[in-house]
Amino acid sequence: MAAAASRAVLVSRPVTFVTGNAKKLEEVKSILGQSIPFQSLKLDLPELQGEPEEISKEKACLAAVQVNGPVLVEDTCLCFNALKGLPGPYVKWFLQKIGHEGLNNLLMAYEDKSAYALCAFSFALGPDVEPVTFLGKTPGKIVPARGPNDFGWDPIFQPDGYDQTYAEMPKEEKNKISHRSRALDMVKSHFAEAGYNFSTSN
Ligand SMILES: O=c1[nH]c(=O)c2ncn([C@@H]3O[C@H](COP(=O)(O)OP(=O)(O)OP(=O)(O)O)[C@@H](O)[C@H]3O)c2[nH]1
Ligand SMILES: [Mg+2]
Repeated sequence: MAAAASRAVLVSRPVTFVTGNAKKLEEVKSILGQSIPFQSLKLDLPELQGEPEEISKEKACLAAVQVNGPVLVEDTCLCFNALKGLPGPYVKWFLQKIGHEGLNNLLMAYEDKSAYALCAFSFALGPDVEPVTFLGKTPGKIVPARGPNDFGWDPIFQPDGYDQTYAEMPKEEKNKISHRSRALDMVKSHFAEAGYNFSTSN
């Protein structure tokens, strides 16, 4: 405690979590609780093509310019092992165009239905500061849709070791093992190690 306090880094602005996705925000709020105070900003940032880490970093740079202060962003991927990681960061567009059934059909020709959910959080202290990225991964498999259809591809992703899809699981259960909570665990550790002390008002 004393060690962390002695190297506290005072930051005069609050952290802003920037996302256009209300469901992500709901989960981030519930996972972080009071551990990292943050405010949110609904912005649909343009996204580069490329590797998840790079997409996430670039989102953080764009967000930091918009906010002109410390920002947290994330990019989420759903990666099929038989397709060498695709659709990956492009799952949003696949989901919009071909839906849960189409995503299942992509794997029709393959016996391997294994997949992983990947979350890449990036944090930047401000514009012109290189973002740091934290990856959280949950392995599982792609199944025909089961459960409520209120968040993305949750109904077709069944995490390893569970009989339920993400959508069928109680929210608290998903939040214990999800790609998002694993990445946020690393964000929390990073904040604790850096000793950040963010102002909670502008
Ligand atoms: O079933 C799900 N369980 C999840 O835990 C989850 N997290 C994200 N998603 C969906 O996967 C795509 C990621 O794209 P994405 O990271 O670019 O997000 P986004 O564009 O919606 O928001 P943002 O980029 O403004 O933050 C979008 O279709 C999201 O709805 C999820 N679906
Ligand atoms: Mg997006």
